Amino acid sequence: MTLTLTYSNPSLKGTIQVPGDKSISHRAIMFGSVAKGTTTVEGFLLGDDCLSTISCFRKLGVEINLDGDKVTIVSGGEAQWQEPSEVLDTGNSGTTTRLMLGLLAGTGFHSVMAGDASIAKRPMKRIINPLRLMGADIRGRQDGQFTPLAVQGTRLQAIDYTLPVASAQVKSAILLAALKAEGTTVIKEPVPTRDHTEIMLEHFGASIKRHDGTIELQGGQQLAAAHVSVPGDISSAAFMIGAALITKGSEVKLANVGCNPTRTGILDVVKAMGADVGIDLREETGEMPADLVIRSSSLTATEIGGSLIPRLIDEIPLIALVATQAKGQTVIKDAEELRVKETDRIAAVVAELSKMGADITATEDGMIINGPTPLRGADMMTYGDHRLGMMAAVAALIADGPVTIDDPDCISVSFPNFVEEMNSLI
Ligand SMILES: O=C(O)C1=C[C@@H](OP(=O)(O)O)[C@@H](O)[C@H](O)C1
Ligand SMILES: C=C(OP(=O)(O)O)C(=O)O
Repeated sequence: MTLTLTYSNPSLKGTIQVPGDKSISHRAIMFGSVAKGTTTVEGFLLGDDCLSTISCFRKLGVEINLDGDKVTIVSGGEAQWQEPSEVLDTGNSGTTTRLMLGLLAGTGFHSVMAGDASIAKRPMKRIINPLRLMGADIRGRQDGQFTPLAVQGTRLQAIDYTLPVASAQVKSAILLAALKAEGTTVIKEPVPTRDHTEIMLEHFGASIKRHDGTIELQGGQQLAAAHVSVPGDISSAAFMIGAALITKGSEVKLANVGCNPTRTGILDVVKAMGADVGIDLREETGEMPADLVIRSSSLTATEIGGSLIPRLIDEIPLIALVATQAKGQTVIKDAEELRVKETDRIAAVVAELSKMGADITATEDGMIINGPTPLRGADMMTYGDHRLGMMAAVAALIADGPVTIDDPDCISVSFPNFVEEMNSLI
């Protein structure tokens, strides 16, 4: 079913509690399933991707109970997981598919993983290559490049590995496999990526060494069940930040948003563009939850590239939209990873914002946007990508004419009720 949004110059005012962080919610289920005992989670994201992770671990025999955004995981530990008799369905979730590979590689059983049509196109060799160096037995289409993937669990050896792509999913899959491997795994990360796995390893009692872009983890460590408090997702907050910035007379408070510095590229970028952003940290360590206050601002263009990219990779569709309202030329480069997300986000963002009248051009590794440009109503496609769906909904706030979104349901992958929450601020 399509959704048509029509607004006339709205101002956004009020407070939003954005849903739990998707990356941390996935990891809480995974770590709680590996650890022996009862893990409790609060603030869990009830988005489709994280529900896929729960369903996969239930198929391994882990008891997982949901009560609103609270989750209880009762596990006998990884050694008690059972061989799944069904395919593990990872839905639309790259994080579930890739991190679970690292966990399944070191079990004593066989398993098969598959997801939706988008997952079937996403590259898996980046995970399988290092896992094979550890001794993993994983097969898939095109020598393991694509799902469905069959994993025959086996004994693993530690590796010393330099990440060829700046990817937290690759790093995390290796770290999860390293827990079961013989020896000490060393990962070198040329560009820092989100470090939720490292933080959670320590939180569940593992000892991990981190220095100058190198991570060391000794195999054979047992995790202890823990309590995880999931902060709001800054990648979801980004759409509310963008909405407040580009509408006139807005002031929006976003409560308890995770501001781990490996994720706050969006704040750095909008501040560089002249945004009025207040950041009030609740905690100064770990995932660093903070309250944010965003006010409408007049924006100027900026350049985005290099080590900033992994710190805002999922926010680029929103940043492109915001840049259409900024004075001057915004250049986004070094973001070729966008081509292998839920869809080719460079092609999709450029095609969809162009329909609305934006001055935006695709480059091989990013895009160039000239602004400010008034946007007009259009029929927008999501390509089944939640971030494209939210970009279209935020664009509708300032469009001259109705915006129709072809598949609004895909937004529930990361932000169920996004449109309702945004409308509640008007
Ligand atoms: O580790 C994670 O939770 C994620 C890492 C990023 O992917 P890559 O590791 O492919 O960059 C990000 O785009 C994804 O939404 C979540
Ligand atoms: C790329 C994303 O997620 P995943 O890789 O888990 O599908 C995303 O949420 O934007």
